[in-house]
Amino acid sequence: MRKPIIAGNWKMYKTFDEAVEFVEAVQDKIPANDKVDAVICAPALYLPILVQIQADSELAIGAQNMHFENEGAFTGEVSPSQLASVGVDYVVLGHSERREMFNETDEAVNKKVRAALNHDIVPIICCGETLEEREAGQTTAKVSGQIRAALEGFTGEEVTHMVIAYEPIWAIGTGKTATADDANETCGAIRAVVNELYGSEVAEAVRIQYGGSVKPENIVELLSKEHIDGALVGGASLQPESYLKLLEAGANA
Ligand SMILES: O=C[C@H](O)COP(=O)(O)O
Repeated sequence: MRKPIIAGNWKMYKTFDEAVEFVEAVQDKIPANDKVDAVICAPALYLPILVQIQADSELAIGAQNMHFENEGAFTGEVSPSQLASVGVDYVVLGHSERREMFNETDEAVNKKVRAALNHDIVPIICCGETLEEREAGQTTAKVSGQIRAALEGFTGEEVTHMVIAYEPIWAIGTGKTATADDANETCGAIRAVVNELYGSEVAEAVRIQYGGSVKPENIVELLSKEHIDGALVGGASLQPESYLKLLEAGANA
């Protein structure tokens, strides 16, 4: 039984005061972390203060991106060692918005995964297909290729410390969710890739989230599926009430 992981990805939303208010509102209500891993991936600017505020709670704080180098002349970037130095536990890597709008390549994602593990930051590695790719029957080929590229050069033991997030691009922020069976099928295809590369023990251990218009109303069914071990949630992670409902579903899955 894999422990569910529910990660909120706030994207570029919330002012500083709103971010602090959110964490103060949820921090005493997070289910025990032997039941569910609760993560909020916040804008980089707020990470140090959010890490400090939630220090005594079960909530973990994550970043939404990072560079793969530890330091250098990379104006505007945040490095893995900088994230580690403020106590960040997770980082979202290869989100489709970064791949599409900021030219993030499979090669860069692979380097970022290595950098995250070097700093004991858990990478949440995103993959997913466009609507055109889905309609052309290329979903499995697309996500398998992204995952093979992201995992290149890692050992099975290292892979067990990673989280994979399957997010069909056409379901992100659109209100359209993949059916639970379709999402499960693709998460199963990702697990099959891990099985082929590393064997059944690693494939059974690695956690695979679904993301794309996940809400309190649909998360229970998604989490009931064999290969879905959690959710990467945008819009529904912005309000404390709805985020806490998602965590409750995770704790009871
Ligand atoms: O990282 C989160 C995903 O992009 C999903 O966003 P959404 O829940 O707003 O569809």
